[in-house]
Amino acid sequence: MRDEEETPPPPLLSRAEALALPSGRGDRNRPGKRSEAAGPRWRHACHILLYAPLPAGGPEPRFAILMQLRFDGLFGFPGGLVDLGKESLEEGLLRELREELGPAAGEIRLRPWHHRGARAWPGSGRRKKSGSLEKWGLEGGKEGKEGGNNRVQGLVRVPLGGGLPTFLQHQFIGDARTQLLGALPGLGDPRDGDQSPPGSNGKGEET
Ligand SMILES: O=c1[nH]cnc2c1ncn2[C@@H]1O[C@H](COP(=O)(O)OP(=O)(O)O)[C@@H](O)[C@H]1O
Repeated sequence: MRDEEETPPPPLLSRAEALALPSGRGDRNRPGKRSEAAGPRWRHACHILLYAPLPAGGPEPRFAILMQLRFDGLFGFPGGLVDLGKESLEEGLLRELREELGPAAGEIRLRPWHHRGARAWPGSGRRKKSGSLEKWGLEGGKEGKEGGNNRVQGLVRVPLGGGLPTFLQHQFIGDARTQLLGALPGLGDPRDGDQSPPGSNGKGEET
């Protein structure tokens, strides 16, 4: 059984609630002081769910979500750690996306209201497990020195039709599997012109 099924995930936090968590190298109000009384210090990691229509004629639903095979063999969404001392959540996520997706990231217009929720995971860290990719094609994989990101082994279009159950048997970083499943029910057709994220009402509120 997977970790996220054994332990219920912490509740979803809004962007404001996540930003109110003490972060960085000390309590925000006492810079530099590693006070136990200040409680845990949180680092923010931002990841994005990007989805697009697939060519006509495939199984329903005709969309694919972009995920990546990570250096540790787990699947996750594009993104990474954000340094709130230097950048906003959105700036940090865009920086990570430029590293991981290359020039395509320049087309992404990220706004605070795209935020879908945050979870505070105590003591979460990298887990080293292996996954397999035999049934899935990679595209746009970036290797090391060509300006790419050697932490990302390859970008993967996850078809949401018949192949999804197979894909879900792979191993996922953090709560990426839960995030993927949670997004599916609200997945709309991007060609409808609705630019708000799946399942939101466009105002940054959960629906
Ligand atoms: O797709 C995801 N969904 C949820 N959490 C994730 C996902 N990918 C990574 N994480 C978590 O975010 C944290 C930082 O992610 P990552 O290792 O990708 O950052 P980095 O690219 O800046 O090194 C890790 O603790 C990891 O568990």
